[in-house]
Amino acid sequence: MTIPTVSEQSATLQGLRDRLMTWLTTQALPIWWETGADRERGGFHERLDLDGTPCIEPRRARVQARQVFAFAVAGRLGWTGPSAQAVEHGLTFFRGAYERPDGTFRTLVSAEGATLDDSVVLYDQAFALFALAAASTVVADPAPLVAAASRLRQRLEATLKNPAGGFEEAAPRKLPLLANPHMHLLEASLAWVELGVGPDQAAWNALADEIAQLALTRLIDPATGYLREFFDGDWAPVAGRDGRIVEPGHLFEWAWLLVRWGKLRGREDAVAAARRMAEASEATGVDPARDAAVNAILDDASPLDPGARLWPQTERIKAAVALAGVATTEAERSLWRGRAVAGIRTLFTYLDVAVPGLWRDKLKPDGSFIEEPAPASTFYHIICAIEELERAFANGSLGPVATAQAVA
Ligand SMILES: O=P(O)(O)OC[C@H]1O[C@@H](O)[C@@H](O)[C@@H](O)[C@@H]1O
Repeated sequence: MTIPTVSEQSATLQGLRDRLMTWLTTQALPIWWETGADRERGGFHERLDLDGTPCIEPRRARVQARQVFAFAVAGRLGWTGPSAQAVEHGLTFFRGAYERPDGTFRTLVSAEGATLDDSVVLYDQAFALFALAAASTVVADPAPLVAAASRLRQRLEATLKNPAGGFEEAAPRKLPLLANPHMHLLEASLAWVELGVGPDQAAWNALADEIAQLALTRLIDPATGYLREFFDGDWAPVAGRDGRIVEPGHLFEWAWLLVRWGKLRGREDAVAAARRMAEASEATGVDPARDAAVNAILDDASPLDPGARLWPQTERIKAAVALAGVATTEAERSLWRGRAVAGIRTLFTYLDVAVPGLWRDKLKPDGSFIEEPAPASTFYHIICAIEELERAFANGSLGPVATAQAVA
């Protein structure tokens, strides 16, 4: 096998980026707006059947929030369709159907917007904060969104704060504590920090710092570099198999976030932890036969769930792009660039469906896909990976190392 030169590898990546952008702007965004948005009832459909027909079914808060984010990004990426209208459309349904009197967001409503599950799930609050940040860059008057996010964060801090760091799942306490919602809370806090608007900047910065510290000191296993999923009330991994579960997609997703946070704070230790985590995921969480990041392994790298959902593939791309950007040698950058290429090629296999713009979500161990409707929840992952690629091309962080340093 010949090793590609830097310019060949960059050209390959650029070609894949262009294909992704074309797919996004001419196929995905049009169908997820024209058919994926529910003009009759408001909001967005949970899933589109692979023939393009919407599924009328209960709707999760996280999906509405994610679609608001996706259409806000669409505008930033230069989609000429009605991105601002789509954001308003989603936000109206999201706030109208899910926002509770105390400023938190309920978890599930019917297609018509009637409450089906009024409970407050930490994961959904993270996505509410995230959607409010994204929408505030689009709407004419962001002040009410800034205020809603501030109120929600304060409510979480007042009711769910864990003295050992991070948040409880519920009050009264419900164990185990989960790493996953904290990952999305870090993502949401970073979104507010990067926006730099509103009177709460100190609070958003503090929240991002607290969660990054929690990850570095408690969630990551110092022996392996893996990040675990399930914890007791003091952030020790739960006993038994659940305490040993590792999700390769989450390793990549945390790595991407820790690079962002580490760059912001000048914390080389966070970047090093991210690199180690993503390396571990590449080495033990990617099935070489399918070149796909699998759903779950155990902390001795043995397989647990060898299926491969779509989203771990986008997280692999995001981690690779982020780590290429902080590489200090050409060899290291080239390694991560190559992994980004591999991740995008695998992603395209999920996008290869009869109705362009839709996707398959679950790759089976035998290399075939489960035939099922395309979940809207996945769009946020894909568009986020595309935006990360776009940013990296724009700031030169995927180019030759020397050039990138000269630019910095
Ligand atoms: O399972 P859906 O709703 O498609 O979400 C996809 C996935 O998103 C990721 O960011 C993680 O939070 C996963 O735990 C989650 O499963």
